[in-house]
Amino acid sequence: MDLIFYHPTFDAAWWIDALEKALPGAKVREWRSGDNDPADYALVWHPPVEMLAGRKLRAVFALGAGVDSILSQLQANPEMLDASIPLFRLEDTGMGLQMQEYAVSQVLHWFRRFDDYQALKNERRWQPLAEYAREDFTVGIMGAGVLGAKVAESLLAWGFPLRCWSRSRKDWPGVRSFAGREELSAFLSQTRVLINLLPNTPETVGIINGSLLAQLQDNAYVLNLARGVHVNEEDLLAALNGGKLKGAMLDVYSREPLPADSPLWQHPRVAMTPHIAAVTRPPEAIAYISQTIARLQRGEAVAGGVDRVRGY
Ligand SMILES: NC(=O)C1=CN([C@@H]2O[C@H](COP(=O)(O)OP(=O)(O)OC[C@H]3O[C@@H](n4cnc5c(N)ncnc54)[C@H](O)[C@@H]3O)[C@@H](O)[C@H]2O)C=CC1
Ligand SMILES: O=C(O)C(=O)CO
Repeated sequence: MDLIFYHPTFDAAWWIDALEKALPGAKVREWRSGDNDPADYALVWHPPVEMLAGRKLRAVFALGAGVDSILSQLQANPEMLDASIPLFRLEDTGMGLQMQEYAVSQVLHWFRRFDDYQALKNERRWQPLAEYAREDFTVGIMGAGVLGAKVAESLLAWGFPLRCWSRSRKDWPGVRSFAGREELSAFLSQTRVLINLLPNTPETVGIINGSLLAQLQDNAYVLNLARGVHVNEEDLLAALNGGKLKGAMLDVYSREPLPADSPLWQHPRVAMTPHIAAVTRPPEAIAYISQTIARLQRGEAVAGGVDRVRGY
């Protein structure tokens, strides 16, 4: 069994060694331009079209959770991957815990008014502020998938009122579920902290715009953990400057790296990280990929592949 590996930044030698240990008998090689030798499986992140085009693979594994970049490449180059070849992505594999850490720490930061205390500190002012009440701090999670579920679970443990919005209704204890465009306004109307964990699809691009932000509770907060293209950054800044939004924390941006002249850098109520909310954890990713390959090799059905038409 032959595997080809391509990642623009990962240490290929380390991955090849770990994969060969996890899949005894497998031969893993780093794919380089011009390599047209046969392979059974491909493990990729931002792969060149040439790597996959025309190959008879048993499956492709994306080395991350989001498959938007590979699907957009596929749309432009349909010959890149035959529709019969299953595409898998990383489902949690350690990213859920990272998203929990990020979301819990930021929601608590806003809830305990550490942003306000930081601003007071900058002015050398000693001033206790009124506490916020949990019942006024409903957290709304857009995108109730693998990562949204983990984030909901962790915030529930901290006692925040929780709601989620997704395509289909969820039956999660303690979480009010809203489904479909027709329930989006109702979802937003009681949301004080909006957490985005949607996939990037044609239906979700630009979804966090002025009209959506206007429907949130006053003094709302936005935490974008998914993709930059979900947020209209001009509208976000307008909502911050107009007083509708009290703060935003962004991990992802419409252009990455964020250009030096973006007004987001300087905004006092925007906190930022450089797309690190949840990174691929190699041991967990390799365990998932090797177990899935072993099942495919045994001819077992494997659920959870990417639906290319749906886009995630
Ligand atoms: N910032 C970072 O470091 C990372 C960001 N991500 C992003 O997080 C996203 C979510 O990951 P998972 O939870 O694993 O995805 P998932 O596929 O398990 O969940 C997606 C959820 O979004 C909902 N959804 C999709 N389209 C919708 C629509 N049009 N309207 C309403 N709901 C819709 C689905 O119903 C589902 O509940 C990834 O696609 C990726 O872009 C993932 C990992 C790291
Ligand atoms: O896995 C993903 O989709 C990521 O964004 C990793 O940073």
